[in-house]
Amino acid sequence: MTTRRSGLSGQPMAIIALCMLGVLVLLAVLAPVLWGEAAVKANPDAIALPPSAEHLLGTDKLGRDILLRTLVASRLSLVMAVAATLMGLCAGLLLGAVPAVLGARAQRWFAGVINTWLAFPVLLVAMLTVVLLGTGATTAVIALALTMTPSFARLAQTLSSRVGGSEYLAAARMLGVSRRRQFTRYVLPNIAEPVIVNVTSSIGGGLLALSSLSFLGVGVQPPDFDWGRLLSEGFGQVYNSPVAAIGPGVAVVFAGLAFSMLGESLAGQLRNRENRKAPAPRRLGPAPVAAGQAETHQQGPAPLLEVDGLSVSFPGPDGWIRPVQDVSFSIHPGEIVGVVGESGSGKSVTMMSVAQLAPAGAAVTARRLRFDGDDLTGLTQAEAGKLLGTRVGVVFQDSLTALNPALRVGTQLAEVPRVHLDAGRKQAQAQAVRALDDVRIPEAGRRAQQFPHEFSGGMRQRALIAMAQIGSPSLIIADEPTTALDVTVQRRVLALLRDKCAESGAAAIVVSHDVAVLAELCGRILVMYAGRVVEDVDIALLPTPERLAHPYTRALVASLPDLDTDRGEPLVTIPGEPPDLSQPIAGCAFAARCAFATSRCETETPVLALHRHGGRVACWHPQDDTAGHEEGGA
Ligand SMILES: Nc1ncnc2c1ncn2[C@@H]1O[C@H](COP(=O)(O)OP(=O)(O)OP(=O)(O)O)[C@@H](O)[C@H]1O
Repeated sequence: MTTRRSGLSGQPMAIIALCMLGVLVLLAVLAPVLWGEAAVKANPDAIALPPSAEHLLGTDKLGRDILLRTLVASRLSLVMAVAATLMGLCAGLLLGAVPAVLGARAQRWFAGVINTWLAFPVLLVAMLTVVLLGTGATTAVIALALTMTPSFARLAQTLSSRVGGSEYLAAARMLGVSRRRQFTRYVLPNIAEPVIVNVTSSIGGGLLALSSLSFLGVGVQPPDFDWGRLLSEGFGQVYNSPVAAIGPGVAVVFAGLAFSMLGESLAGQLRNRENRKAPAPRRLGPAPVAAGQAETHQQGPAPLLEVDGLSVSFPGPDGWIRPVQDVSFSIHPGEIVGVVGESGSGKSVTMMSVAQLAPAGAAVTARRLRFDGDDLTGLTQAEAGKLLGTRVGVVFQDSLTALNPALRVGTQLAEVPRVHLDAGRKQAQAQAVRALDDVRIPEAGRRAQQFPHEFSGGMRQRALIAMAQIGSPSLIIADEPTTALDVTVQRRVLALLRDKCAESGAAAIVVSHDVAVLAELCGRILVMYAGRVVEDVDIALLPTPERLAHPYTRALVASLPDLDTDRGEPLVTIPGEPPDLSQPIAGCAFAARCAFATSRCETETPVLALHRHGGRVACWHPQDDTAGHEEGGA
């Protein structure tokens, strides 16, 4: 708000518009009080007089001063325009923005309503309203509101679809924030600015439309009068006193200009904002499901998280794109597991699907998905998300988009105790400050009152860890929690995550494309390639690459520079490109880039199987002990 005001104060057009609006508001407040009586009282001695020093715009057929009537009419004209715009805005927000928190089906349904409404010509809607409700000021306001509703709805729909797909709204859903709060605290504040710009310009347009309705005789009816009504009366005496129509005409143009100029100035402030669009959903056949049967679990303590045969598909132009296929793994209480792989290998989509935060449009299937004794298979994302509640905490990759820019950091953290622990406002706020203090944010009390943009990247990331921790989850999913940070801050954030897990006994899954990051943090890593887990291996084996089994894991580790790397030599890279996931892949997806591939690799997909190094490998030719694996493995 402050930024906008200081920005506007530097724009001459905005200053002029604000002055003009100030004059209009003063007139609307004072004119009816000062001249209300004179403007309506007939004066038989001054009928239809031309302009004079006493009556600057002359008088009407009943001897009333036209200038005074024009000034007094400013209240009704402005109130009607503002009322109609606000009614249209409220209806538009209900239709366009509320569905953002209701889910994909509601969004589609409401989009249909808006499209149909937009297809009706504005004039037809206005006339229909007048026919149904009769003429009058109220009818004119309702008619105008009805014509404004679909355009507000379309604007709100476009803007809120961005917020609907944001990580901070996903995080709020995850925390169980009610839909009403999601709407009022997450959607509305983030679409407010462009909506306000539109509302401002619409009031100007509304004034013109209402004046036209009154001018045509279907708006304000005598003895009431607005500028349109006065314009119509002025036209009646245009041959005797042409000035009679000029006063109200100038008033309409003056007010319309003031609102339009203000709207234009506000729009100028927002013009550089990024404008992304959500892709349109498509209809396809059923999503692909991983074949096979659920693995019965091995002996030992029960895992906290059990994932078997997880597949995620997205609708693409030529059918389903399958970025995650038949992924199986389990995590035990207190364990920290890393997930590594090249960009696009499906790490984030896999883990977000486990957290029930798969992107909109994703079809998620699994043979088994169990968390802490609860079976999530077959539940909808909303049902499973509810079941997980605060038991899973998520640290998102981009701390700037994962935090609501319109809310203070402390308020966002306080949502969890407020929603899940029924804590009062003060108690929740105190808990939020403690959580920030816990992740070593200095002056936590003061910082809790700040907005995300006032935090440094490292502090925001720590605030996200505090947010993921505040509900005491038994599993934390961290999606590239340190990618955007420099090496020193990165180390501190990772150490913090490790300490927090050790303190609380929580397990963690940490997604990264950097094996070195994971080596510092995890006990085990899952290596992903083209949407599949190709190796599940103890981190202790990383320093001895000859004990790693999958050629891809070896290549990944070999591509890591260390202190012994010859700086004169180019860094080792993995030749070739990952496959196109929108096309079916026959055999091993890594075969085209693998030096050990045989004809079998090109036709048969290797199965992830227990391996002699204590982990699991999906490869027909594991490199640590080829013969041993080929006999007993897959
Ligand atoms: N909403 C979506 N719609 C369609 N495809 C998607 C969507 N989200 C992700 N994908 C696709 O899924 C694949 C895997 O994406 P994912 O983000 O999981 O990769 P990643 O391994 O985490 O990569 P990075 O390290 O770059 O984050 C990518 O090819 C991506 O294009």
